Amino acid sequence: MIEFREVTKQFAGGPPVLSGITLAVPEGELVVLIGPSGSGKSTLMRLVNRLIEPTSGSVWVDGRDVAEVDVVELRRNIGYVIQSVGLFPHLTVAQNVELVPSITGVPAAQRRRRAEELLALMGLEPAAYAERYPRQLSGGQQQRVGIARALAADPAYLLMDEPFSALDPITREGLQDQFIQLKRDLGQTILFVTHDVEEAVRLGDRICLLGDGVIQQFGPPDELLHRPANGFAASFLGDSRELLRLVLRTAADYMRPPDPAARGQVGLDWPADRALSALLGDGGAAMQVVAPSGEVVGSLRLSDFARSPAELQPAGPPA
Ligand SMILES: Nc1ncnc2c1ncn2[C@@H]1O[C@H](COP(=O)(O)OP(=O)(O)OP(=O)(O)O)[C@@H](O)[C@H]1O
Repeated sequence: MIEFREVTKQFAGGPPVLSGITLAVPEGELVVLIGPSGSGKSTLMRLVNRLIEPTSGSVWVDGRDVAEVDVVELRRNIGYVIQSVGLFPHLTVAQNVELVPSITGVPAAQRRRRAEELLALMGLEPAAYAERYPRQLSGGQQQRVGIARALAADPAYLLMDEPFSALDPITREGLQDQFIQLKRDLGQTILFVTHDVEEAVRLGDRICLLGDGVIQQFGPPDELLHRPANGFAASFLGDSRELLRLVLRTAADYMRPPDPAARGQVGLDWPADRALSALLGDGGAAMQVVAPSGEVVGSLRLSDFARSPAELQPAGPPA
């Protein structure tokens, strides 16, 4: 668990950036920090691995006040991924991923095996990529290597500061999907900064909205979308709320019985926003909804997405 207790941060000469922040990131969950530019998201994150120190209050990781923990030991246990991955250009992909384990004395064969596992997990076939240099990779591939590198030390905690924001929308969405899967498999406790509400809703078990130095709202994505706590939350999420609700639902939530006239197919378990985009791409005609077994189980038309959220069951909070 990562815990902020009454944390205040003021940089010399400036007004407080954060005022009395109390927040817990539960074990194994991904909490997203969102908020306007300058609201202190990165500042709050950097307090965890002591890139900066709080003016008052304390930060606790794994039941220990980080101020009492040796910085090197602390950072070994906390992976850190930032927007510009900062791979070492003169090291190969595998050497980049193995860097920390090689410093901490993990035997060569063992760390190579782990690096290859992680590259494969991130969708980079080791045989094709391990010996390449960063300049021989696309931006999205470099970002994957950056994530593999952060995971190579098997940290229990991950801090991710806008890790996907430099990528084009398609690469970003692919990486988000892969990351959701990875998170299920590895079970790290993750604090994630983004300025993109859609990304927050897609990835977050809970979302913490920062503004004016305080927490404006903290809760599961569905709660932020359905019940903004105040005017700040309502206006920050703005007009996109209706559309964002789709991200939390699947084609199954909107489908009607099978329609023999339907062309094209969408998956039963597709996020509803993706099903809608497939439908629009197909000219808006009715499409079949297909279960993983291949059986046609329903159909979808554009008008199905216009159903009021009140007619749908709210998506549940995280278990
Ligand atoms: N080292 C520093 N010295 C002085 N001021 C700082 C420092 N780091 C951050 N700030 C100020 O603190 C405020 C919050 O910055 P921070 O980077 O945490 O915001 P953010 O919410 O992550 O913003 P963005 O979405 O634009 O990245 C800003 O006004 C910034 O100028």
